[in-house]
Amino acid sequence: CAIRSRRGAARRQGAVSQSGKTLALPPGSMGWPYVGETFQLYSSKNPNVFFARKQNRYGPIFKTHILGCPCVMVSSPEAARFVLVTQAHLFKPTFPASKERMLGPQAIFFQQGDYHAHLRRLVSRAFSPEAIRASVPAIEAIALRSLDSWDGQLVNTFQEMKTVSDASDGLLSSASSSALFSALFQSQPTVLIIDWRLQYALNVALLSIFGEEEMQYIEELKQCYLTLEKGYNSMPVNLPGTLFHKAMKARKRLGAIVAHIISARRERQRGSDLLASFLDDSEALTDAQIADNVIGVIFAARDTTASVLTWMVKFLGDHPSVLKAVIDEQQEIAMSKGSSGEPLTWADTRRMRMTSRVIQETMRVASILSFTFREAVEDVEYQGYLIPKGWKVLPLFRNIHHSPDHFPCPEKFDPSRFEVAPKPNTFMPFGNGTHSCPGNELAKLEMLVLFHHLATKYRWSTSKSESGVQFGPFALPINGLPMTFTRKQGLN
Ligand code: HEM
Repeated sequence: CAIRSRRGAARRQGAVSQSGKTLALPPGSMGWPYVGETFQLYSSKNPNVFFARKQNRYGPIFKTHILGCPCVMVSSPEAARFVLVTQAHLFKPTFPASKERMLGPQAIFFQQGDYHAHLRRLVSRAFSPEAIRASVPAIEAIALRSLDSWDGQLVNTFQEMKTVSDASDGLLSSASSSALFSALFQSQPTVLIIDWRLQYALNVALLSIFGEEEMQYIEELKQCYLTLEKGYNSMPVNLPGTLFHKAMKARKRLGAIVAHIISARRERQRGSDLLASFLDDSEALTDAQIADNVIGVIFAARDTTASVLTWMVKFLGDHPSVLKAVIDEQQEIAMSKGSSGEPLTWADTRRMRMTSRVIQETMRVASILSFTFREAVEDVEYQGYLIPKGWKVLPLFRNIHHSPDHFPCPEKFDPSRFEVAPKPNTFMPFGNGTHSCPGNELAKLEMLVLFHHLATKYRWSTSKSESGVQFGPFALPINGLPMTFTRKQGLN
């Protein structure tokens, strides 16, 4: 017992690993007892400012302590690869329990090992280029319908919801990863966005999950999903009247709708969408596992794609010469289709090289997911440092994307830098390794299809917005980007 307590004391100073080896903790400061460096994080308003300051002071691996969670943050491509790829088994995904309950505890994000590998195979095959290439016409139809409905209107409504959980709530709550999550994602007012990008991204996600035939349930499904989302960032208090309670009710109803769709689908021929992949007899997933993963994929697909679309519109508006190059590229493709306006094909989207580079550069500069979370499942040694078991580990994607060592003049928006492939592990907008994004090809495809029609048929103007970034939880231009689309004259 005495040995254990001596070892415990030494471990708190960061000197001895569980195996008894003497190792130092990474450099950095742990701040005040319990509150750690939470106030420094909050006073910087934008977590990226805090991360950059720390990196400048301590280098690419440093320790800190936020809301009861000791953390190691890493900002070099090598360290991110170590955590996410080569030693991924030593770092498990970590989410607050309330978020797991809301999305569904059997969803892919929260898993490791065999069950994760199984789900991943099913999701990846439904979103592989071979599987999604046939959906170009259906995605195009969604894009055209959306653009038609936005014509001439101010189509963006960012509604600010009350910040239900703020810094002090977090501080007073438990010393848990839930508090850490809140601190990093909820420090700004939570933003509920009901706008064109979200509608488009949601409709494409539903198409890729259910195909084109389940439309009779889709409206109710969307409503329940929106209620779920409103409660996602709320305080996890399950009492009647709270957002959390409403969200949990909506989650239950969503499960029932998905169960209904599953039983109808089991009766008849299956398609090539995600649901078909999950329902494959040989895969033996339960209805509850399928429902958790369907809801999880909607969650993963919607706000991410919508945020990137928002930044793309902003950066193109700010860089007229890049916008012109995109319009020229898309017009050339439109002209090659002849006057009959044949539908777009997968091959057309492969010719959109300039637009693809704009997407890449948008994802680099905006880095809408600035970091991800893991937790060390045992003591880990990295470059002579100890990462103790139970500590949170945050690979900082944005710091890597904004390093002048990998991207000269990193703050400059310059799509031409992607004419040459980036150095390995320096560009990770879709993550890296075991949990990297299986929807990345679909996300890029839907952005290309939308921009084809936007660039060739529409003009858009954005009303003045302040410069700056807000997190809700993904990085967005502050106050949103209210826009008006107008069809170019002479086009029908
Ligand atoms: C531009 C849009 C998108 C971005 C930037 C993005 C980014 C990411 C990132 C960074 C991760 C890894 C998170 C981590 O390692 O902790 C991830 C995971 C995931 N993404 Fe995406 N994503 C996008 C769109 C989509 C779409 C359209 C889908 C599905 C249709 C999707 C489905 C998923 C799923 C299921 C995971 C979890 C994978 C796992 O845990 O194994 N994402 N995404």
